[in-house]
Amino acid sequence: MNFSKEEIRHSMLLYAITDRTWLKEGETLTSICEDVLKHGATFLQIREKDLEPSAFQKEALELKALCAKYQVPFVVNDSVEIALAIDADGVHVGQGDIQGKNLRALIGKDKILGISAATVAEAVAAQAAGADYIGVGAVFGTSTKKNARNLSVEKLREICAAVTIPVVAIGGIHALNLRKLSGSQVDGVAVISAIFSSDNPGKATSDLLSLARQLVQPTPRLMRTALSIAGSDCSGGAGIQADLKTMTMNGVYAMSAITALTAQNTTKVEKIVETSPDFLKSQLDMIFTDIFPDAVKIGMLPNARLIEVLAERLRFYQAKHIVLDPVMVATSGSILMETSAVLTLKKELLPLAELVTPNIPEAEILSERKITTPEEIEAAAEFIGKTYHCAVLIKGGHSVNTANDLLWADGQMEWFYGRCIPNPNTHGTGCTLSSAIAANLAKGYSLSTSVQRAKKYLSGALSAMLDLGAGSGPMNHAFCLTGEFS
Ligand SMILES: Cc1ncc(COP(=O)(O)OP(=O)(O)O)c(N)n1
Ligand SMILES: Cc1nc(C(=O)O)sc1CCOP(=O)(O)O
Ligand SMILES: [Mg+2]
Repeated sequence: MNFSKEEIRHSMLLYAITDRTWLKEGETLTSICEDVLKHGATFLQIREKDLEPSAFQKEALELKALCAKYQVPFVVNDSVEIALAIDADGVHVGQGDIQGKNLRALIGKDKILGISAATVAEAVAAQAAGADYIGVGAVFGTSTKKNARNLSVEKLREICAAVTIPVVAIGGIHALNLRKLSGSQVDGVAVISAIFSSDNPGKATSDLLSLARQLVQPTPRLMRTALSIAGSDCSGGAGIQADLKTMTMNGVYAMSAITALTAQNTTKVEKIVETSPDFLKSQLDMIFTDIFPDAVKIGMLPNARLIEVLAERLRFYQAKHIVLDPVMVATSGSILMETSAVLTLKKELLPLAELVTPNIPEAEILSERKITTPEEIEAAAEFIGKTYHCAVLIKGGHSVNTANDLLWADGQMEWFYGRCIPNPNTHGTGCTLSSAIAANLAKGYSLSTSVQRAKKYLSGALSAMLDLGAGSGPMNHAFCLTGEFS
C-alpha cells in the first residue's frame, strides 16, 4: 500500500512493535497482532532478533496481509532484504544498521523509511537521508532493548523542533508515564512491552491509544469538536447549515465535509450537484489530520461511491462517536440517496456507527418490514441494532406516533416521550436532532443523556415558532441565544 506523508504522520500515533518473547502457550504473533490492530494500533513493525530468515520472512508476510486488512502501515525492522522480498510498506533501521543514505536508493522512493535517532545531529542527518519518520529514544528506562541510549524529554523536544518529518518516541513507554511526554511535540509513541507483555494486548492498545491522542492533541481542550458530513441546504434550514448552527449552539466547535450541494428552499429541492469522492476524501483528510473531531454526524450521502470513500476514511482515522442519520428522502419528497446506495450504506457505514437515527420510513427500509405500531418500532430497532451492531434511535413524528422516540442500545430499550409542538415548520428536524446528539457525545455525555439533551434542544428550537418561507420552514436554532449579540 502507498501512504501519503500526512497518513504516515497520523499513523505514528500508536506504533506497535512485535515481541514474540511474550507469547503464551497456544498464542501466535499473528493472532495477538490482529487483536492489537483491531483495538486501534496505527502502525506495526515486525522486530525479530533471533528468528532465522525464512521463519522471519514467513511471519512478516502474514503480518503484512493483516496490516493491509486494517490499512495500517507495516515495516520490517533491520532486514531490508525481507522488507523488499515481501514488498512490505517499508523498513526501520537504527544508527548501527545499514547507512540511511544508501538505503533510500536501495528501497526506492515509495517505501516508508524509518530511522532511529537519539541526538539532534542524528535526527537532521536521518531527515537529509530521506527518512519518512524518526524513532527517538529511549525516553524512559527499558529492559526490552539492551544498551538503549537514554534521552531526556527536553532532548526529545529539541529533536522534534529540529526536523519537519514525524517523530515517534520510544523506550519504556507505558500508560502511567506517557503523559510525561506532553509538550514535546511528538507525533506518537512506539511501544513493545506495554502491549505485548500485557495480559490483554487489545485493551492495553485501546488504553494507550486514548492516552496518545491526548498527548498529540495536548492542552485539555475546553472546546470539544464535531464534524458534520452532509449536503449543503442553501436555504439554511437543514443539512450542513442546520448541523453547524446546532453544533455551535450545543457548545462544540463545528466543522463540515460537504457531500452535495443542493439548490432548495422550504418548498422543494430544485437541483443537486454531488461532490466527487476524491474531493470528499480531501475534505476529510484536511479535517482529521488537523482538528480531530470528538464526534461525527453523517447526513446526506447521495451515492454508493461517496459512502465507500467515507467508510474507508472513517475506518482509517478511527473516527469516534459516529452518529448516522440515514437521509434517504427529503420532507418535500425529493430523493436524496440513490436506491442502489442503500445496500452500500448498510454494509459499509451502519457497522461503523455508534448510533443510527432513522425516521419511520427509513427504519422500514433498514429493517425490511412495515412499521405501524410501537411494538413494531421496538422489533425494527432490535433488528437493526443486532444486524449492524450499532445503537438505534427510531424517531416518531411520522405516521405511527407523535414525538416519542425509541432508543435501542446494547439490547436495552428506552422510550423518550416528547411534547408535541404545534409547529408546522419542521424543515431540518432530523439533521438538528442527530447533530445535537453528536455534539453532546463530543462533550462526553452518555448516549442516553445525549439523546435526552438533544431532544430538549430540538423542542426549544421548534417552540420558538419561527415562521419563514412558503413551505415547511426552518426552526430557530439560536432560540437560546441571549445577550449582547441576540
Ligand atoms: C520506531 C522505532 N524506533 C526505534 C527503533 C530502534 O531501532 P534500532 O536502533 O535499530 O534498534 P533495534 O530495534 O534494531 O534493536 C525501532 N526499532 N523502532
Ligand atoms: C526497540 C527499542 N528501540 C529503542 C531506542 O531507544 O531506540 S528503545 C526500544 C525498546 C522499546 O521497547 P519497550 O516499549 O518495551 O520499552
Ligand atoms: Mg536495528
